[in-house]
Amino acid sequence: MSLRGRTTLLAADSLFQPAVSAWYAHRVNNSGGFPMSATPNGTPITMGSGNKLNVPDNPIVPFIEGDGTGRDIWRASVRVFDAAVEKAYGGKRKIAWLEVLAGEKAFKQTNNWLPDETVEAFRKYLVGIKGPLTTPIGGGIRSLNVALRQLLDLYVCLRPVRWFNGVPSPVKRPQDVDMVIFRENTEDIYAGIEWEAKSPEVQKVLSFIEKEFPKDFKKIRFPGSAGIGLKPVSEEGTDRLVRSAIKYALDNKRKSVTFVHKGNIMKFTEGAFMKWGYALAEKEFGDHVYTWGQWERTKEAKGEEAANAEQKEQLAKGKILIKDAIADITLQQVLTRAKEFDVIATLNLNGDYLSDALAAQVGGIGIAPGGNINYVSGHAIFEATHGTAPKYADLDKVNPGSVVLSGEMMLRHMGWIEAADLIVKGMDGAIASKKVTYDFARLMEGATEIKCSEFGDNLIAHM
Ligand SMILES: NC(=O)C1=CN([C@@H]2O[C@H](COP(=O)(O)OP(=O)(O)OC[C@H]3O[C@@H](n4cnc5c(N)ncnc54)[C@H](OP(=O)(O)O)[C@@H]3O)[C@@H](O)[C@H]2O)C=CC1
Ligand SMILES: O=C(O)CCC(=O)C(=O)O
Ligand SMILES: [Mg+2]
Repeated sequence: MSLRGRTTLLAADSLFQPAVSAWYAHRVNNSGGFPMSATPNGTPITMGSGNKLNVPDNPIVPFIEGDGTGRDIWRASVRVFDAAVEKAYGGKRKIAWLEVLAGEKAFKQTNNWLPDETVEAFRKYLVGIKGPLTTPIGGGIRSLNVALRQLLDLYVCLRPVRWFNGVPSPVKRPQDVDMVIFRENTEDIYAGIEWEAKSPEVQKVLSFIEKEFPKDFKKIRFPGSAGIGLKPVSEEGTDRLVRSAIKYALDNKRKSVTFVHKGNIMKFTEGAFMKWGYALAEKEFGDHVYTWGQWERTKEAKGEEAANAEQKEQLAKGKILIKDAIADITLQQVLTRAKEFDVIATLNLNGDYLSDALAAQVGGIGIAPGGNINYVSGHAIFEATHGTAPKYADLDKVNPGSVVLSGEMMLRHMGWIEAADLIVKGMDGAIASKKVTYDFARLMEGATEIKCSEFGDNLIAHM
């Protein structure tokens, strides 16, 4: 497989600060390594008609073990996945795992943080799973996690947040938390377009703003020492995210979709996200939804009482309520009025903050799964919400629950519902047994702390 070409350039451009990108390009163009294990016996998953996956009985599924705690977690999780599939299908179905490299392991073996082979494997085999990867702060490589999402155009970051009976929680009614976050995954300030303070690049950008937009330039308080970042938010990007969220709400008989935004301050990015979201909901799902936009129009024409009556009547018909909330108050209300939130559609950074905050309510980041999905191309990479938690690396200590449940989402996405259900059953049983990892044990009365690997065993025993 060639290491040159479009993907390489994209990866190099998006991952690295200018200072190291030349070095990176040199490395890539001169590397002859094969940062992938031999392809196992299996068959690729393909995209069928109507955006439905064709999943063979022995699909090749690429995985990245991950940095830090990723190693321990992957070892425990893969045994859970194999046991669930074996138990559900009695040997008729089996995943052919293909290890692909990224992060520290890739760099050690190939001098390349994200080899093209890895991206190509996810491209070819469509559905994969990954552990967390480290991103340095304030310099160095750009996020490999974000790069994978961008390179494969995985525009939805899907993060369901639900409570498992018995999991310790800091809130009084964790059972009220049943939310599904649709986080836009390819735009916003996460696009990684920013220039370092005092660099030649930032000076070019500042000169341009000064010349073309002198009024706006005056709003930059300290131009001499300001770093500058761009926040692209488009109508197309909003539409495909909102479409996925509403479709999910309809398919799963949810009650509402809330657009979470900071549109009062960032009017043409976050505010536009809200406006485009309402427009798409009414245009594409008009018969199935009732929007706060409609409520506003009825209120203007006929008064508030009439608008309330209309909303009540439309929701009684089973329509989904499409509403919005400003991001800061949302962070309070998901705690104080959890029942009012169901499916949430939001931009990249808001979704990042919200998913960690919500995870806390249902037992923490150790049990918060996710998937990065392109519903049109079929590409998907499932991954935990948490990071590499480096202080616990190789201690066989942390909760593998987030990756295990990300695998559960992956199996469900593949249509292997029986295996996915067994994982949920195993998780329920393992928690009820009160033999849990440190994060649960420290908050659970009468619990016994067990290792990451032992929690995997416990889960299998309860399937
Ligand atoms: N998608 C990805 O690959 C992501 C990568 N990252 C990267 O990970 C690195 C570390 O990030 P950091 O901000 O420390 O966040 P982490 O999520 O890695 O860890 C923060 C804290 O969360 C708790 N935690 C994390 N994982 C688990 C687990 N499996 N079981 C139980 N508790 C857990 C621990 O809490 P306690 O101390 O209370 O025990 C830990 O100290 C950074 O480089 C960051 O960029 C971050 C997020 C996502
Ligand atoms: O890529 C990273 O290092 C962090 C990403 C992150 O926090 C997330 O996607 O939730
Ligand atoms: Mg995050």
